[in-house]
Amino acid sequence: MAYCQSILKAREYSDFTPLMTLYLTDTTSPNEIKLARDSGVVFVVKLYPAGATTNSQDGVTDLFGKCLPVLEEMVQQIMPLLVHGEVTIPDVDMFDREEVFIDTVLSPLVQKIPQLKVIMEHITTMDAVNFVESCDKGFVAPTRKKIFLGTDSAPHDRRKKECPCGCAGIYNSHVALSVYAKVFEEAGALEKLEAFTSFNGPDFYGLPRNTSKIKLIKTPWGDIVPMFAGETLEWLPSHA
Ligand SMILES: NC(=O)N[C@@H](CC(=O)O)C(=O)O
Repeated sequence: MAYCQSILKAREYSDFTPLMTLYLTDTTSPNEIKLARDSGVVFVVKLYPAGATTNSQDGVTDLFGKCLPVLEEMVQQIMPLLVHGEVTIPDVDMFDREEVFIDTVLSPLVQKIPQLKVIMEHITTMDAVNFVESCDKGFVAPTRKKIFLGTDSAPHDRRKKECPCGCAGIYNSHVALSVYAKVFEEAGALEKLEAFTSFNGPDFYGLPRNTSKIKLIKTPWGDIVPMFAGETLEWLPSHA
């Protein structure tokens, strides 16, 4: 709730509403889910397999062994589960980790608790697309409408990106819409961009669609270099 307040205080140019996320751990209790719902600010729960990505060290080690009562409570409280879909088994090649996660965790999950609303974040493989499309329950919306925009935007230090086990997210918020438009245009599917960007997400979550609008104009732009790009800074601002 404090984090939500600090976001609300910091937002300067927009009236967006932050939908807060609860970080699921092995020790999250069903009662915590109730408290989260009662807080009025927490809207979803995020599942990180422990160690899979940035700041996931406190994530879940055994979803079915440790979290089933919590997942059942989430159904009661109508709280969706956001999923970082990747196993952390060292022997599994990094390009197969999403597929193995689907087979060993996600598929059993939607069978065990079909009423749970699940969002598979930043899907990367055709296996994930096929899986999402094959789900009637959990992923409630009908085919095509259940795939929607999520940028996975994350500003990582260059040394954490360009290394043998680089952080995954890329810093893309400022160009995300332009890049999506380019990709949709190249696929001959520009008419689907608006639903992907603005309708499918809120419809899936059961939230009202935004009424404010953005217009995309086809004109070259973007020759921007942020100040001190590529250089090392000497002072690190942090919360006092
Ligand atoms: N693909 C990812 O692993 N994304 C990260 C964000 C990040 O890279 O920090 C996430 O939290 O989902």
